[in-house]
Order: sequence, then structure tokens, then C-alpha cells
Amino acid sequence: MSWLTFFITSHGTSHGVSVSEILAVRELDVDCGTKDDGRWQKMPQKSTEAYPYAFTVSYVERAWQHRWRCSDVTFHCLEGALCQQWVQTIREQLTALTSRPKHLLVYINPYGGKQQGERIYEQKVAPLFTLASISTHVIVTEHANHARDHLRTEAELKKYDGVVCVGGDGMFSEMVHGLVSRTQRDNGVDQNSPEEKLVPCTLRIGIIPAGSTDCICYATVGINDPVTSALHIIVGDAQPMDVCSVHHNNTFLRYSVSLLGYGFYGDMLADSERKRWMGPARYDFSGFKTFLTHHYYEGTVSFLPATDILGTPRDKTRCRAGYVLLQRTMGLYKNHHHVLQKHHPLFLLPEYKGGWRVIRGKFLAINAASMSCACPRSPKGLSPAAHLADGTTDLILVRKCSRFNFLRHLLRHTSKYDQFDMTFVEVHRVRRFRFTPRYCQSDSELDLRENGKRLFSQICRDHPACSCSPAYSSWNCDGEILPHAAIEVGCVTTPYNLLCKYTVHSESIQTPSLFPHFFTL
Ligand SMILES: CCCCCCCCCCCCC/C=C/[C@@H](O)[C@H](COP(=O)(O)O)NC(C)=O
Ligand SMILES: Nc1ncnc2c1ncn2[C@@H]1O[C@H](COP(=O)(O)OP(=O)(O)O)[C@@H](O)[C@H]1O
Ligand SMILES: [Ca+2]
Repeated sequence: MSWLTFFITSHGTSHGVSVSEILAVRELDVDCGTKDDGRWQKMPQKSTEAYPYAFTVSYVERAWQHRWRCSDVTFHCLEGALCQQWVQTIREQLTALTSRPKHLLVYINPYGGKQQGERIYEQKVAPLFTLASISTHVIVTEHANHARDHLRTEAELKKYDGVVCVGGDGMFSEMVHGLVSRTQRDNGVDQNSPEEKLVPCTLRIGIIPAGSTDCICYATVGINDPVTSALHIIVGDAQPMDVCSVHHNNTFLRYSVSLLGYGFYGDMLADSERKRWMGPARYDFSGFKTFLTHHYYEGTVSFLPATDILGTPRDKTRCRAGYVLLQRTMGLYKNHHHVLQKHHPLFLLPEYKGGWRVIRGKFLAINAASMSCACPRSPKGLSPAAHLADGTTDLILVRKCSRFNFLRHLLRHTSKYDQFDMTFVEVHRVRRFRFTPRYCQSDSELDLRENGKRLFSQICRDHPACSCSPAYSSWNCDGEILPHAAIEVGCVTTPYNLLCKYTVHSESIQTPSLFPHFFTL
């Protein structure tokens, strides 16, 4: 990392800016007389008239709580040639940073969150891209899956260094589906086979948060702030992440990168989609309602524990991304963790010891968190110690319990207390899992659900005193509804290049894996 240090001679202090954090440099026209001194001076506004040449450096300033802001510093000088030399040198250094994007394809979801996507992009993000000389092609989506289908079939991807979505987790999911599906098709990979290895795609995806929960953004950057995300994109930050593929009867259904939730989160999402007019507050309303209905679901969860990894979902350490190390060991890429790096470098071998485990029961919630799932509602997230790119997902099983206990469990997501330390909750770090509901879902029921109709199955006979508990929930897959109850999930890391970098300034136990923002899938 090279640093430019500007000596502020007037005060005898220095001001250092890392080249990797410079966004732009521009010469200023200062129209005045000359003096033959030749040293750079950062001057108070009044005395700048004496210095006819100046240039301004825009750079990343770290503000509070993981926020990044763009700051300017102007340097004045007496000699034009020296001024130009500085500007040219800085430009050359910036050009040498190959991880920075120059051409971006941007999709804006005008419908997500508070429906402010276009305004957020135009007012907060576009000026920064222009400042950083990034050219963009902007598409405002006209309907759901517009971006996904455009990416999958039409978009001329060769022209771009990355794609950016302006929206929530659903919009990010569209990007993932468009790009990953296209890459598999181009490489002859059959998505319907759960065993097939996914070919990673080379384009990176950036998110500008403009959705309702923005969990993928929050869990990776540490905050859901459009300016911070734009700056991470400009400086070329990258973070590989896990992608889970979801299948049903050897048919590909979807990919998931954050949460797959059955029961509580599935029901809450299904209810909230009908209340979109409420905006992001719909989740509070539907969350409360779902909590009161207190439905449980019977079924069998089978999973393949990740025995070869160090670290568990109960770790007190957080996935802090001071730096990210990708290790390639016999085909397994493993991401970071300070403890791992210190004590077990390069010894992470994939083992499938122990085989599958099977758990049968009545569950209020079955959640698979491939990342912490931190969001403003729960700054530590559903699985605070989950890692961003280790090829595993944290499977959380919440068994039937009283409303009071379930409330205690939910509330612990918002406090320092351990949400897993309860008798009815268990958590496993897994490579694959499968869920089969106790009662088989008929094709006609599935059809009805797929067409958006709600149908409570009649099969209630085994629920004691039950007149309303349905046999099936649906899966919440990164905020999108998946009507199939029986699914099979495999988690793979699809890392690519080693673009990860960046020093994270501060952290606390409350703030989980915070990190960059331009994903490599
Ligand atoms: C009664 C007290 C309730 C306190 C509950 C605190 C638990 C909060 C944990 C939230 C975890 C959310 C995981 C995020 C999922 C997103 O992918 C999804 C979609 O996000 P989007 O709306 O597209 O930005 N949002 C939801 C709420 O399902
Ligand atoms: N132009 C559009 N009109 C309607 N729906 C859209 C449009 N563009 C995208 N979508 C869909 O909107 C849904 C919500 O988007 P998302 O970005 O997740 O916002 P939110 O966080 O509010 O849920 C997703 O299912 C996405 O596919
Ligand atoms: Ca959504």
C-alpha cells in the first residue's frame, strides 16, 4: 500500500492519505500572483490568494460506526509544473490500482424499501461514481426479475467490471441468480444436479442499500448506508461469499446467500408481502402477528456437519475482517479468521467424517444462516459467529416451546445474551442439509402455493387440540418466498480472486462481520 504524505508546512504537521483510499484528484484554478517558494502548503482560505496553483484530493474518510464519507483536501503551491507533477503522479498511482472498477452496469429497483431507489442513486451515488471517473449504464427495472433475466440472457457483460444493484436483499438475489445461472449455462454445468460443483462467476456485484432489511449489505459492510457502499465499490473492495443452492426432487429452485428460514421467518415473510404498502414496517407488523400465531411444523432435518472446520457457531469471536485470507487446500478455499491463521495455517482439509445426522421434531423455526444476517433490527444477527466464505451454513433449530420462551429467544437477538443458550435451541455448522415435512406436500398444493394462493393443509389430525396449525410453512430465501417445504441445500464457497483487503478500524462484540462490499461470487 503506498501512501502519499502531504506535509503541511505552515503547522509543521503532516497529513497522510493512502493511495488506495484516494477517490479522485483535480487541479484547481487559482488566479493570483506568484512567489518563488515551491513547497506545498495547506492554507487557510484567506491566504490562498498568494498561491496560484492548487489541487484537490478527494479521499475516503472513516466516520462513525463503519460509515465512510468522501472528504476533500486542497493543497496550494507557487509552481505550476510541480502542481501538475503531483496531479499526474497521483493519477498514475490510481490507474495502477487494477482492482478498481471503471465501467459498471447498474440496476435500480424503484419498488423496494421506501421506494427511494432512484433518488438514492441519483443524489448520493451517481455523483461519487462521476467523481471517480466510473462510467455507468443504468437500468431502472420495470418488473420483478427484469434484472435477473437481463443479466442471464442479454447483458453484454464483457463491457463491465462489475454490476451494482440498488435495492434490498431481493435485488441482490436477482443479481446472483442472473450471473450465477449464466455462468453455469456457459460452462455446461447442470444446475438441477445438487452434486454438481458451481463454476464461480468473474463479475463482482455491489449493493447500494435501498431495501427493507438490507441484511446482506449490513452483514458485510457493518452498516446500511448508500454512500459507504458506493465508496467501497469505488475503491474496489471485494468479499467472497458462500452461495447455497436449493433443490427439490433434483430440480433446482434457488440460490441463497444469507437466510433460509422455515417456520417463523417463512410465515412472517409470506404475511408481510401482502402488506408491502406499509414499507419496511411490514416486518414488525407481520413479525408480531406471526409470533402470536405460534405455529410449529413437524418434519425431519438431516444435515452433514462441517467437521473439517475450526470454529463453531457458538464462538465468541466475530468474523472480523481485518484482512481476509483465502487458502487453497485441496480444492477447499477457506476464508480468514485470526485464530485459524495463527494456529492452523493451510491445514484445512475437507473431511466428511461422521456422516449425516438426522433430527426429527416439531419446530417453530428452522434457519440456515450463511452469514451473520446482521441488520439494523439485530446488529449481531441470527448467527453472530457465521463466516462469510467458508463453505458452510449455520443451521439453527428452534423446537416447539412456549410463547414466552420463544419471545425470550427472539429478544436475545437484540441484546448481548446468547440466543443459542436455551434448551429448545440448537445450532450446527453444516455443509449440506435437507428438510422433509412430516406430511408429503402434494403437487396440487404446491401449484396453488406457487400461484400465490394460500392454502392451509387439512392434515391437522395429529396436532393435539389443533384447529389451525398448518402442516407446511414456506421457506424465506433471502427475503423471497419459496413455496416448497421439502428442500435439499448444499453450501459452496465460490471465491475467485484475492481482491480482499482493507483495514477495519473499530469493532465491538455487538457488531458482527463487517466488511467490504463488492462481492466476488
Ligand atoms: C418480537 C421481537 C422480535 C425481535 C426479532 C429480532 C430478530 C431479527 C433477526 C432478523 C434477521 C433477518 C434476516 C434477513 C433476511 C432478509 O433477507 C429478508 C429480506 O430483506 P429485504 O426486505 O429484501 O431487504 N428480510 C426478512 C425480514 O426476512
Ligand atoms: N420494477 C419492479 N417492480 C416490481 N418489483 C420489482 C421491480 N424490480 C424488482 N422487483 C422485485 O421487488 C422485490 C423486492 O425487492 P427488494 O430489493 O428485496 O426490496 P425490499 O427490501 O423492500 O424487499 C423483489 O422480489 C424484486 O425481485
Ligand atoms: Ca425483499
